[in-house]
Amino acid sequence: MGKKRGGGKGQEWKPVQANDLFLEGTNFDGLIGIEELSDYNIESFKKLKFKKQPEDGADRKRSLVETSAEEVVLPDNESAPKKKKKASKNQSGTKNGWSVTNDVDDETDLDMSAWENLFVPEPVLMRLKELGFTEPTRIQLMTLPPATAGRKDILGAAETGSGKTLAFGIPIISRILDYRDKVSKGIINEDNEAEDSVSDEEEEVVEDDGKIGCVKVETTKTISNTDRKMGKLHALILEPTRELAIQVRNHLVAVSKYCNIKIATVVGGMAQEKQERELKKCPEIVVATPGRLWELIKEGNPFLQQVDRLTCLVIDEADRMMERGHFQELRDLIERLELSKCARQTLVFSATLTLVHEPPKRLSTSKKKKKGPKQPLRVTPGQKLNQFISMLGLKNPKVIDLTAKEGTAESLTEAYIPCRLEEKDALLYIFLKNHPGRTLVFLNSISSVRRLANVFTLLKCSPVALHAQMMQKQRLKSLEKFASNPTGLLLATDVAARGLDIVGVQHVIHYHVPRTSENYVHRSGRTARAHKEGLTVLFVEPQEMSGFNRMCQNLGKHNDLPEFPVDRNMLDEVKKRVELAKELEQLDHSHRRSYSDEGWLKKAAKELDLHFDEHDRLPLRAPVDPSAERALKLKKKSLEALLRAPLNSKGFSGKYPTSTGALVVPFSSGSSGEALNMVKTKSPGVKSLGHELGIKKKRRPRFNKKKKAVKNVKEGI
Ligand SMILES: Nc1ncnc2c1ncn2[C@@H]1O[C@H](COP(=O)(O)OP(=O)(O)OP(=O)(O)O)[C@@H](O)[C@H]1O
Repeated sequence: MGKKRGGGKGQEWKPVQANDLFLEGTNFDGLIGIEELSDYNIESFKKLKFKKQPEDGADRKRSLVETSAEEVVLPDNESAPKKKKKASKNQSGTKNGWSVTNDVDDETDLDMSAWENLFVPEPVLMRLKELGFTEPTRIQLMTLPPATAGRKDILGAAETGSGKTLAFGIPIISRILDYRDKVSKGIINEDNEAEDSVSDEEEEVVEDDGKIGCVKVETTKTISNTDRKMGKLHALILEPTRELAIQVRNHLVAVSKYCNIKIATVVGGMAQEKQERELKKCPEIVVATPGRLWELIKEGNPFLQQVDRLTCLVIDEADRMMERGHFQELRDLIERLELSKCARQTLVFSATLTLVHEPPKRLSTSKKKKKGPKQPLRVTPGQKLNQFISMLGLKNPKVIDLTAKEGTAESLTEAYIPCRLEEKDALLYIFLKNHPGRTLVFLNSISSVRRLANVFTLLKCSPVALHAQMMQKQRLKSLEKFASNPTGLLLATDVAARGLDIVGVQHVIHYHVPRTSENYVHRSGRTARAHKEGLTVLFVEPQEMSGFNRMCQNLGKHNDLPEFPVDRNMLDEVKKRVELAKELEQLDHSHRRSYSDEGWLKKAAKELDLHFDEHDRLPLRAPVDPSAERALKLKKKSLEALLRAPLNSKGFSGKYPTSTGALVVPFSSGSSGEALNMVKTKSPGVKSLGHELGIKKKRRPRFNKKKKAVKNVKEGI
């Protein structure tokens, strides 16, 4: 075991004595010694400087929960590194605005020193420079050293849009390049068929004692015949939705441009044969959703049989993925991955990994529950993390929790609109017209998305829809359409809530109060990404008030959430349009139903081997009533006339003060940042709409739950 390649500049590996405990439960066949990276100098990271955090409120929102002693403490009061030149263009986007990252115009002078000592491979660094990523985000800063040099298992939690994808992506790329380097130097022998076991000094399995950053274990490396013949599957990244898997793949492709790494996606809803062809090319990384992946593994796909010897597993959006009742395939897969557990590095990420809250009332009060064995109703963040540790067989993982109790991103502005159920459509219309900008509206059911998409199409707002019952191609088309239109409107279920990185989403509207606090955090996280500002607004009707209050309490937002100032003077005028559009939608809906009934009858007739004549259909549908047809046409015409007329606040034309005191420029002339500013600068004398409607938000005493959560994590692990 000689002096050797360091883990970084000027760093050296030194032999270390390991006690039995250290190796307990592990399986290091061929272990010949252990070395530690003696000057894995975390201090040097402290010298890195970061964007100045806002003085007020920022500290309150941040928590830093760690279990290991060597963690970086980030200085709040240091200013950003002086860049010779700033990135000159939006850092990410697509040709269509979604899921690919764009280059900056001129990166030659960019100062990339903030990435030093983070073990980022040179070709990746070159690429980061081209993309204008001049400094790591906090989660990247804290994850890269232990995950790359230390090869540690990581449990990482950081706010939405904070760059978690690269926090797990760069260590994977680094690992692959390292492997290739060893193969090329003959440290790992791929070609020699006769030589199955090769002595190796690979930093394959890494542990630490809680003080030193990283320890290298020397093993006897075995390369299987399969790895040699078909190329090695290094990493598997699991995502909860197809769109997210595609996006993560594109992100990694963009950042590994100079690394020549093959990355494939395996997701449902798209041609399996095509994916099998991709797998035949032996991608080093596979990004997958659990269902299709498990299907292919079960079918015996030869390349995927390597999952038993996987070197890196990533579970993104882990809290969703591991939720009870979801993704049975993932549980089956994890059982199957048991074999690779010891040698594998596992990286687990989510913005809500440590978010805990009271369970829904129905669970705590149900009779069934009381009779059954006593279960702890509320888990602590520590217990939650422990569940991941035991389910995934993590080895002394590093916990990096940068999330605030509030859960949401720091640059997010939040507000709510108390309203009557029947007003929601009109209020949404007013919002869209007064505040043009890319807007994502979340609803709790597919049928609501369909209905609202029809109504807002009739209102000429050109919405696109996204939900799980759409064809996959259509889903991707919707996303691209939305992302390419700066005033685009996307109506979606929670299938779009997690992970999607669509550039320039200015507003996230919760048409329905989300069912869980986690969903609120993730939905809202589609805006205010990568330190950009964004606005999220909840529409709350009386029936939803208790859910809303509970959510606010869970997220510690009770005293913070302001009411969004709405111009109710417009409401009467807008209601006329919206009601007409709703009527037309209803008529259209029943029309479509009669057609689908026919479809059903046709199918039933076919099954019974009955002849179904085209003429048979006619009596099934209500005979076309010419006067009804005329009425329908008339309604359409009057809606069109209404939509052509300018819509101003009652009694005002041009600029006018609203009931809230805010100055609103009616319809389409408002600037896109205006909605956000209206919340920020809301005058203290604003009359509460909730009060007007007899809706009152419950106010609860504030108490510092954040501290409690931190304590729980520390005790729980
Ligand atoms: N170091 C960096 N500098 C600038 N931008 C970055 C950096 N790292 C990532 N980004 C950009 O930040 C955006 C958000 O990153 P990413 O999608 O990884 O966030 P996330 O933390 O996974 O969010 P979510 O929790 O919503 O899934 C992306 O557009 C990405 O290109």
